[in-house]
Amino acid sequence: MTDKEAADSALDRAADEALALFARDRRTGGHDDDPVGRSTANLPGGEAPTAYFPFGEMPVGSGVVGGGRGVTSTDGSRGNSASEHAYEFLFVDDPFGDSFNSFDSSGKTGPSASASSSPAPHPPESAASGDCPEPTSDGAPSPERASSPEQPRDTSPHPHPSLHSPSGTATAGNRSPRPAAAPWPRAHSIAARAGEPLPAEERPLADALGQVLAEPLDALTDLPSFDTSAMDGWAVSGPGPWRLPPPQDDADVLAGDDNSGSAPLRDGHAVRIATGARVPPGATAVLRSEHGDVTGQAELHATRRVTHGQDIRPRGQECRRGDHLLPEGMPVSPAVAGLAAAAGYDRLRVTRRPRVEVLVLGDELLLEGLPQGGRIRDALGPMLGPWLAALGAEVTATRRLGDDADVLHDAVAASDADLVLTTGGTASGPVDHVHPTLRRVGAELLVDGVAVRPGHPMLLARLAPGRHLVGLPGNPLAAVAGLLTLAEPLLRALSGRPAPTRTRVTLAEAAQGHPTDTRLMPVLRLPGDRIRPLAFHGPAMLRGLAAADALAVIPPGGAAQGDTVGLLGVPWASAAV
Ligand SMILES: Nc1nc2c(c(=O)[nH]1)N[C@H]1C(S)=C(S)[C@@H](COP(=O)(O)OP(=O)(O)OC[C@H]3O[C@@H](n4cnc5c(N)ncnc54)[C@H](O)[C@@H]3O)O[C@H]1N2
Ligand code: MOO
Repeated sequence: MTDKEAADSALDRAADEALALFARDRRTGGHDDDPVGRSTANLPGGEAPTAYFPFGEMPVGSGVVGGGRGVTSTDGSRGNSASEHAYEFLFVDDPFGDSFNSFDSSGKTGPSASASSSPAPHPPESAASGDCPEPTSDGAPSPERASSPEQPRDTSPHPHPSLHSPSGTATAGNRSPRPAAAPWPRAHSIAARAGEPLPAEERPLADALGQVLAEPLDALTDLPSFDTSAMDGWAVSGPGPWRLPPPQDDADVLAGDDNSGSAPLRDGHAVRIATGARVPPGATAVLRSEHGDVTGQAELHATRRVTHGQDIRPRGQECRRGDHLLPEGMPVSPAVAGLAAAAGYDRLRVTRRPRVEVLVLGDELLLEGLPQGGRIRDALGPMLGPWLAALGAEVTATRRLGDDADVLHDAVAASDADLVLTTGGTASGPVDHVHPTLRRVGAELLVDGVAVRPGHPMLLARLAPGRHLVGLPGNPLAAVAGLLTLAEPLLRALSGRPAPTRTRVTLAEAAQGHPTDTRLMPVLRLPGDRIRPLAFHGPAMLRGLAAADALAVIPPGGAAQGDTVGLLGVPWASAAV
């Protein structure tokens, strides 16, 4: 075997290993430390995950720089410097595991571990934020609660007693005892498993970005498709010196020239050639322009040794026609689109984007100007469309419906979206119409309330086979919590996107938790896989979120400085959205 063949074969092996790893991760859900066991133990029915893998969520450099943003952390200190923040990854989470709430860096499990190791100071803005009602009669976790975080009691003042069956799902018409709010990891997991990848479609290459390959990408051609000059210089034949054609022959070989039918370059002859040009038949090497001297007699002399095949990229070096380049399930990144184009594709077969219709509820909402007369600006309409698009959805409409039960019913009944997303109206106020509407349309509630702050009243319902509704609470940060808890994993499942790599980070300072519920808290990323909670994280606030580059999943009871917690990524931390 020649050196080149040995190198090629090593590359082939590396590629095969990468693809094998990819395939294995698809099978195991990417949890190579625990492929199916623990990660499925908390899932309904205990089914193994099938279509999730982490490859598409490799760390992504962040475009966000923390310095100079005027960010205040919960301890009142300013945001980290640009240099501290220079190297960042997209933080992602595990839609199947219960790991967010059950493990900390000390190896202890459950809220007792973090709560006992260091009481987290309560940030003043949280106390003053109008946070969701905390449990009153049993506000502090009981000893049993503290040691069994996976089965929290229902401490929620849940306003909709009628909708659940004991199994945790129900048709909206049932009248059964009040359901427990789902623990956050379970709600997240249910949403991740509620949908199947949508049917495949063919898309022009440029439109397929962000979608997922519905079939393997096989090379339609050899790459390169001809022996190619890797440098500007001369194509030479045999040992030098070489004779050059007279200038008037205009014999230069340029990229794009079709010289396949030209006479072979004879031994002892050379011709000028450009990078990317097809090497003429008979050429044995390319001599770089800086490594040759031309004498007055049109004779070319090499100034250093020329080896056979030098600076020629042989046909098929990267792949042969029919080679398996990428597996099904790979997200179409800009690099995938580039490879597909190089390999001859005009269109790609990808999983269809989920169609999402956003229904913004609330008579109090203004679309422009200053809040006035008891009315406020709609903060969710402008936020959700781009966020959903960044999650791979096609937002068909964002409609402002006010607070009218019939209008909402008609909109939900008429929608053909894969996912209807409502904002507001999930609680029990006089004009909160989401639950009654779900009853009217005969929806099946999969999640009705989640033990998470903010975002407690969020819900997930199946409207019809393959069609869902996610009800986001009206408080803006609560809506974001619902988006990340229920809509994001569902959209991921519908679009066939891989589950993100489980990532845990270390708290640079303590994070105040809820006694019994998970808390989602805007944070700043710091070097060394550390995070710092941000101030202004009350349910009605967006100030902390707007400065954040992830949300931390703080377990019930809070987390101490040095504890590890899970993170939920936000799209703007990894791309210019
Ligand atoms: N008696 C109870 N009251 C409330 C409970 C409860 O359990 N019992 N839960 C509270 C929690 S927690 C939340 S969160 C909210 C959820 O309320 P809804 O989903 O019904 O939302 P609304 O009442 O329509 O609005 C709540 C709040 O958010 C403002 N809002 C609504 N939409 C927008 C928007 N697009 N942009 C900006 N702000 C918006 C709205 O004006 C309200 O201030 O319920 C608690 N109540
Ligand atoms: O106010 Mo509530 O905490 O669910 O967002």
